[in-house]
Amino acid sequence: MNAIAPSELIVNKNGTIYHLNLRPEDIADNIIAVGDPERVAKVSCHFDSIEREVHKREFITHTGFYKGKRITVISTGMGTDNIEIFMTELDALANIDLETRIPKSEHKTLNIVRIGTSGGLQENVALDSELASATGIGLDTLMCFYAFEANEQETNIGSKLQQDLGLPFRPYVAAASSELLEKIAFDMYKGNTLTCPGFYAPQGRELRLKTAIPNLVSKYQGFDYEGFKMTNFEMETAAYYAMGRMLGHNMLSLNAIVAQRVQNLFSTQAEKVIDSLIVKTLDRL
Ligand SMILES: O=P(O)(O)O[C@H]1O[C@H](CO)[C@@H](O)[C@H]1O
Ligand SMILES: O=c1cc[nH]c(=O)[nH]1
Repeated sequence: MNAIAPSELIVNKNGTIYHLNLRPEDIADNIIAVGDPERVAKVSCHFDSIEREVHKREFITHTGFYKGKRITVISTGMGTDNIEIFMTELDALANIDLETRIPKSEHKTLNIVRIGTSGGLQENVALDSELASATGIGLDTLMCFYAFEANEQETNIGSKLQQDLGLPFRPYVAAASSELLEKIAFDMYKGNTLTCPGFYAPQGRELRLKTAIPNLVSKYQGFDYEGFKMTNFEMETAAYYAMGRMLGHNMLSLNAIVAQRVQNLFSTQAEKVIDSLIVKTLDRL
């Protein structure tokens, strides 16, 4: 196998990977991903010890031990474009020899759990509740650029959503790791999470600008493909699930429901719900 060119696999002078600024030994096999850089310390404050702290752009990493388990927490910032970089570079740290620039013969599977905030779309997705994404539906175009393979049900869901919204591309659909769902989210509500390419118009919010698709939130709420409905929306889950499937990692996205789009409410205690998800994940991972 040929070595991957320096323009494709970019290794910094100190041996770290380009954006994450990490060496292979800096990451654990169990990873918690958070959007907000300030949320990293809210996870690592529970660690018994921290062995490594690294910072570049929005990617802040703390690796340490929690009750004898080695865990890494990394912030990603917002949006699926960041998740593409995050997943690709994390996988490179685990599965490519950065010195020879050749993929390793043995594949390492990482467990990656996102803990983030989200908006509830249905009456039964209560404000300040915890929701585990069984499925992610991507309204962004990231998978138009990958040879992503979907099964028949996933393709049909994407096609129906494309039709309902009148989009020029087919949304993609991918599932969580059933192993992580059972291990970490066994007592949480399971939902289908819509990943939007923005917080305002793609989530039907109008401040001064009007949205191009009328009644967008109602369209999301009323979407039904043979009983498959959408429960909540945010900005990263589908990209995690699709990248995880292609790269061979176990993925789970956990959501604190901080906005409710049936009652039009926004949470005043988001941090409490996030902290509950953090402690459950640390104990169960
Ligand atoms: O709380 P985080 O993890 O950032 O997740 C959600 O919050 C951000 C928008 O406010 C988006 O990133 C969305 O996915
Ligand atoms: O409504 C919401 C709340 C959190 N994050 C989102 O992306 N949307």
